[in-house]
Amino acid sequence: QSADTQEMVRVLVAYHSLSGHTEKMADAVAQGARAVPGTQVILKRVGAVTSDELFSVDAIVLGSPVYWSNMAGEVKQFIDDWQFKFGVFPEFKLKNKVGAAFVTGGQISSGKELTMLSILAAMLGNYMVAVSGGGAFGASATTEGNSPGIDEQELAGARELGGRVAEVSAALKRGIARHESRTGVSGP
Ligand SMILES: Cc1cc2nc3c(=O)[nH]c(=O)nc-3n(C[C@H](O)[C@H](O)[C@H](O)COP(=O)(O)O)c2cc1C
Repeated sequence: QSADTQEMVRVLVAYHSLSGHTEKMADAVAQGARAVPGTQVILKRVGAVTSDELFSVDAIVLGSPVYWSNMAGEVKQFIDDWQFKFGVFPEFKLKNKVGAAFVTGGQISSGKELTMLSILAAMLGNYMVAVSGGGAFGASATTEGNSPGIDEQELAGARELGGRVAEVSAALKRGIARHESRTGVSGP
């Protein structure tokens, strides 16, 4: 790896989407992250993420449609696969990666915040560093009823989340590198 590549911050934006709304938000999160200089983005459906990708990135931003006030089964499967397929435990292999969430839901008050918190809870359980942006718990959009589709304000929230994830990841990466060179101990 060149020095340049080592300096780059790598952000994985992984999502599930059946009718395209969450995918649109994922594109905007990726766009926001790419706008921060020195950031590389991997944008993928949850089922397509490889072990190399999961472990090489500095941040994981996870997006889901709200299904019955919680995340879609595909997203939960991906999180469970952190252990079943990728074996993160007992070493806590995702420790100190930045984590964030975004969601879309049909109705205004029908589980979006709960879903983001469920995703963040799984990240915290993996000793990841949870960040918000584009909203108190992450970026979200209402897609049905009198607010169909994704509007510009919702896309702006998604871009804001992507940007914040990239910036916090860069700061954390630099801080951890300094800590390791000072103490010889890996990670805090
Ligand atoms: C099985 C199922 C359950 C759903 N449950 C909720 C719900 O509890 N709350 C909500 O706001 N929307 C709910 N929705 C609506 C979706 O969250 C919404 O249409 C979402 O934007 C779809 O995302 P996608 O286009 O990325 O597939 C549900 C949809 C399905 C198919």
